[in-house]
Amino acid sequence: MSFPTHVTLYEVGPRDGLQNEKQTVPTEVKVDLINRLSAAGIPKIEATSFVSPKWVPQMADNAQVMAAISRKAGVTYPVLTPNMQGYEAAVAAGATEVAIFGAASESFSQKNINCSIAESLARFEPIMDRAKKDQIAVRGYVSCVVGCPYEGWIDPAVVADVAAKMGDMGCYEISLGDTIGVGTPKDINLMLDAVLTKLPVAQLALHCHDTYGQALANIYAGLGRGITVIDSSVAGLGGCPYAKGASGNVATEDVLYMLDGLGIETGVDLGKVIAAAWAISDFLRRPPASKVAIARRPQQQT
Ligand SMILES: CC(C)(COP(=O)([O-])OP(=O)([O-])OC[C@H]1O[C@@H](n2cnc3c(N)ncnc32)[C@H](O)[C@@H]1OP(=O)([O-])[O-])[C@@H](O)C(=O)NCCC(=O)NCCSC(=O)C[C@@](C)(O)CC(=O)[O-]
Repeated sequence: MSFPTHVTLYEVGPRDGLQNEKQTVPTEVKVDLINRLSAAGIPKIEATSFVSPKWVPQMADNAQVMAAISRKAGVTYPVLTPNMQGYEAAVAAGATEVAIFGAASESFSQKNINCSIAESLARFEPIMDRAKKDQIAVRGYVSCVVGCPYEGWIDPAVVADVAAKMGDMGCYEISLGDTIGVGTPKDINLMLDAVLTKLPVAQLALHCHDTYGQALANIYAGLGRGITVIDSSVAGLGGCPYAKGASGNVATEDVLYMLDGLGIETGVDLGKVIAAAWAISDFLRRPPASKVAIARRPQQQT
């Protein structure tokens, strides 16, 4: 199997990770986390989401987070935008990249964004038009690319269809989300077989939750198919509020350890990511959900 020489880590901890926390995480704690991650060399950090605060209260301080982060040159801070209202608020808050998020499952789409897959794609169209005029880059997420918490296994052909529609709309990248982490490398390969008939591998990212401990194996499979963008969450934070029982994304430090070991360059400092993982975990009063952070707890927090 041949692997890419460089991988871009797309950090989702401050958004995907923290959106599901029961306790309120103060804005300054989120900002400190984001600044630590940028200092570690992570080039893309999903900072927050501009969604309804009634649906996801933890992200209600989105504009304050965007205003307070220290923007590091070369780092992008994308945010989630489900509709025009979110898009306009995100751009007003200084976002230069946004992400629209759809699903390959009708039930998940309804639970997550209160509309069907077709309605969601129609809702994204005006965002794409405006973003083009504003020169704002748009990423697209497809959730439930292997399994759905409400519908079970998902047909790879449906995943490919939704991904292709988002690609045709103008999303520069499509992140394929195993939202509930049920996939094994075989499932990921079958799903990629379908998606790669419609989109080039350079336009794809993998977004693996680690509910069944399969995320690293799935990412390894994706790397073998030529995927060069991997989503991950520092300390393995998170879970989706509309996917009960789903655990966090694969931990950034676990992915990074594997990539370092494979000789794949990322430009990210593992020690600094581990320190960031412990800082947020200490705040949350629980250990990181990451093997690497546990194995390498720094002696002193910085
Ligand atoms: C999409 C909506 C808004 C539809 O929700 P809705 O209730 O159908 O929206 P609506 O247009 O009827 O508006 C209802 C109210 O919400 C407000 N509203 C409407 N839009 C916004 C906005 N953007 N920002 C702030 N407020 C908003 C709007 O102003 C109004 O306020 P009211 O008049 O009642 O006071 C809602 O369902 C929602 O916010 N959903 C977001 C759910 C979410 O964030 N889920 C987690 C992220 S997805 C994920 O984690 C998966 C991913 C991406 O990581 C990949 C993977 O793992 O699979």
